[in-house]
Amino acid sequence: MAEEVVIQDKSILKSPALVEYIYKTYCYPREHEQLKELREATVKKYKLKSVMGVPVDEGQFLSIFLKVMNAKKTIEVGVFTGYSLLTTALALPHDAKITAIDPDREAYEVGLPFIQKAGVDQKINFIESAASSVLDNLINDEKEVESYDFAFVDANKDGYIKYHEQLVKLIKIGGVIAYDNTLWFGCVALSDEEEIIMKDDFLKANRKIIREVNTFLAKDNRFEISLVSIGDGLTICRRLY
Ligand SMILES: C[S@@+](CC[C@H](N)C(=O)[O-])C[C@H]1O[C@@H](n2cnc3c(N)ncnc32)[C@H](O)[C@@H]1O
Repeated sequence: MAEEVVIQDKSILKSPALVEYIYKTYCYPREHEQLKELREATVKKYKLKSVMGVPVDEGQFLSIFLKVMNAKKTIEVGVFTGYSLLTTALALPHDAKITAIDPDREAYEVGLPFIQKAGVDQKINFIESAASSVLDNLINDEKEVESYDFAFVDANKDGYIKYHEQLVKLIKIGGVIAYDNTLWFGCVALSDEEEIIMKDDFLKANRKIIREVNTFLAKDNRFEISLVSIGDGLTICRRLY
């Protein structure tokens, strides 16, 4: 019998010492004070579930990326307590607009005081809802179509393919849709035998879904694509036409 597969850490860097080295050398010393406070409040309230927030190295990557592309109008699908949302709000100019969608207002309100303290809450329009209907409403509003520079998708994995087809209509040509967790704790590369003995049903179910998402995205010629091996895997799709 094969050994049991235990997956504990979201980071695809398989040495915890390496992760710690990166965080301690580059990330924590440069983390914005309110991001640090938001991260700590999230761990305090959500314990293990706090792993849902994007890690600090990925946040810093997103921040540079948004600045380099001069993003001004963005969508965030899946907010939780707002680590990636605050990262985005800090990176964008003062007149930027972020539409942030999540059915869980309670989690958003855990992070909101830190967003307010950072002075960037005026950039955010939080919509308490599942994403699909909100995206449909935006698509039906002529001035929203093809008007967004960037979308960050970090929500229910079984919605990614649908969100992709909706977001294609909202993102400008040259704009970017980024999908989080596309390496799914490294599970995407497990053998079938290893998959059979995985204990965690959630990991197992989403492994299959994320593999389908990756196959789907990889074939989409409307986009130039790069899967960045940071955090739990970030697939960046730049719209070509
Ligand atoms: C991984 S967390 C997002 C983490 C966030 N990006 C951060 O950095 O803290 C996933 C979020 O997706 C939200 N979610 C689940 N189903 C959703 C849906 N149908 N539409 C939008 N958000 C959804 C959950 O409520 C949860 O807050």
